[in-house]
Amino acid sequence: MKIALLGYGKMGQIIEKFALERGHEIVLKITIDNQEDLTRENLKAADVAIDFSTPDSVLKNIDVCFDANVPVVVGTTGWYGKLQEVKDDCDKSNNTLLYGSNFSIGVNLFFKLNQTLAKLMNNYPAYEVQVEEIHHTQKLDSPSGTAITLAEGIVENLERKQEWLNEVVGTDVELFPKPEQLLIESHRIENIPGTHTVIYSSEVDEIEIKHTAHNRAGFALGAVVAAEWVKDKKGFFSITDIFE
Ligand SMILES: NC(=O)C1=CN([C@@H]2O[C@H](COP(=O)(O)OP(=O)(O)OC[C@H]3O[C@@H](n4cnc5c(N)ncnc54)[C@H](OP(=O)(O)O)[C@@H]3O)[C@@H](O)[C@H]2O)C=CC1
Ligand SMILES: O=C(O)C1=N[C@H](C(=O)O)C[C@H](O)C1
Repeated sequence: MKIALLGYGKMGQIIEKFALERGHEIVLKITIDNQEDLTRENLKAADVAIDFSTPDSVLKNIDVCFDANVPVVVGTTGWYGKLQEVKDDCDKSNNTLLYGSNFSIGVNLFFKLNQTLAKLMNNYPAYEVQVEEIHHTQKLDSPSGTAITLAEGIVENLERKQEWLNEVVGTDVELFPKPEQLLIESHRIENIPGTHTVIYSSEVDEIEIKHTAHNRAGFALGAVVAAEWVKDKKGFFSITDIFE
């Protein structure tokens, strides 16, 4: 498979390593310095594009992929508010996009566990729920895409929560969520690849489910497997479609 890497930072470089190990070829690498090379013509050399770039560049990158009719796997986070618009564009233009807020197997199991636990908790109103995420200090977006997926999983399954809101710990803004609002707390600490915790707390006890990434390998391998899976398909997909 011929792959275009849109974004060649911490993730792009590990994705390259896994892609080469699995017998694929990298035909294009785009960073901030050569972004003008991301053209419809250059993309045509690729069977699939994998975007791990930035919240500011991802939408433009997706547009060029759609223009070239090249399937694109998107791991970049920080553009959640535009997801529905992009899905509509993808369907209208008969293109292919697979989005995952997190490509690791462990987190995708964790997503399922989170939904099941949220459903169970409908019978136990004494428990208040909160999501916490910890990431390295270079991370550009808050809350993390994974934390948003967890929060959406709770809002969809736990009747007493209607929406989520985000507090970045260490800034001056302190939030006081209403009972129907789910708090996502974001922490930024040097060198943390990604830790997510869902906490149910009552006056008498606490239940925590937690996923800790030890490194970025799980995300990167998952992205390559997703590219292999989606390459010959049409439409808008999510990482959960692969696990189902
Ligand atoms: N879904 C998942 O499983 C995971 C998602 N992520 C997400 O992936 C994204 C990238 O993460 P990470 O690799 O750690 O970030 P990095 O900052 O290490 O890398 C970002 C890359 O994007 C490049 N870039 C900047 N502007 C553009 C542009 N206009 N076009 C193309 N590339 C551009 C940067 O170029 P330059 O090097 O020149 O600055 C850099 O190579 C983030 O949104 C992060 O949240 C991360 C891990 C897992
Ligand atoms: O920026 C990161 O590093 C990560 N981003 C993703 C997210 O926003 O959830 C996935 C992972 O947690 C690492």
